[in-house]
Amino acid sequence: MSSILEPGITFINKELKGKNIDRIDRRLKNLKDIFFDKTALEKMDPETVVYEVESYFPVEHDIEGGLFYGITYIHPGTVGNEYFMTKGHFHKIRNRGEFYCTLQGEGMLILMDENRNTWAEKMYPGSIHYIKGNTAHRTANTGNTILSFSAFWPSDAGHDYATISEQGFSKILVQRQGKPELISR
Ligand SMILES: O=P(O)(O)OC[C@H]1O[C@](O)(CO)[C@@H](O)[C@@H]1O
Ligand SMILES: [Fe+2]
Repeated sequence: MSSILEPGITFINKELKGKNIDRIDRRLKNLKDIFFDKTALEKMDPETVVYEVESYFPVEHDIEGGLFYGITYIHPGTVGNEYFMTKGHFHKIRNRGEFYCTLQGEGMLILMDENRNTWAEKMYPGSIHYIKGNTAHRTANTGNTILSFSAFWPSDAGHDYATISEQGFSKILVQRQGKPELISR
């Protein structure tokens, strides 16, 4: 499977040189918990790449005071009528916030507070999203091209994936008559 994360870096400053730059992809086989329509999922190739992330970790994980940076590329596609999307997470240190800035494509940022109230914000090139602490976040590609966005988050934030993989978000984003719609599960 070819990756869009071919070395694309044009410049990094000395603070990043020799530091950890990580590239991962997440495929359907890694995302079994998150999609609603399991019958549709079973009919698809488990090796299908849903999204890729390039992350820059200039300091150790869980160290207070640093910042991490990443670019996420979500491929276009659906599982049943649910858009390709990220796993989604709360931060392990719940009150840590994050910025997302959309670079290309169309999408929705799905947000859920700790009382399970879920809402969504439209993502388009140039849109800036401040995700406040205590808020789970997931992004979905609602267009026909790659959705890419940059993210900036505190180095001690960590990821709590378990809460979302066990309980999900209270709403899912589906395609209805060609348009995204956030509906209760
Ligand atoms: O971590 P997930 O839920 O797979 O989503 C990927 C995105 O979220 C981050 O983990 C940051 O919160 C980034 O690495 C990336 O932008
Ligand atoms: Fe995050």
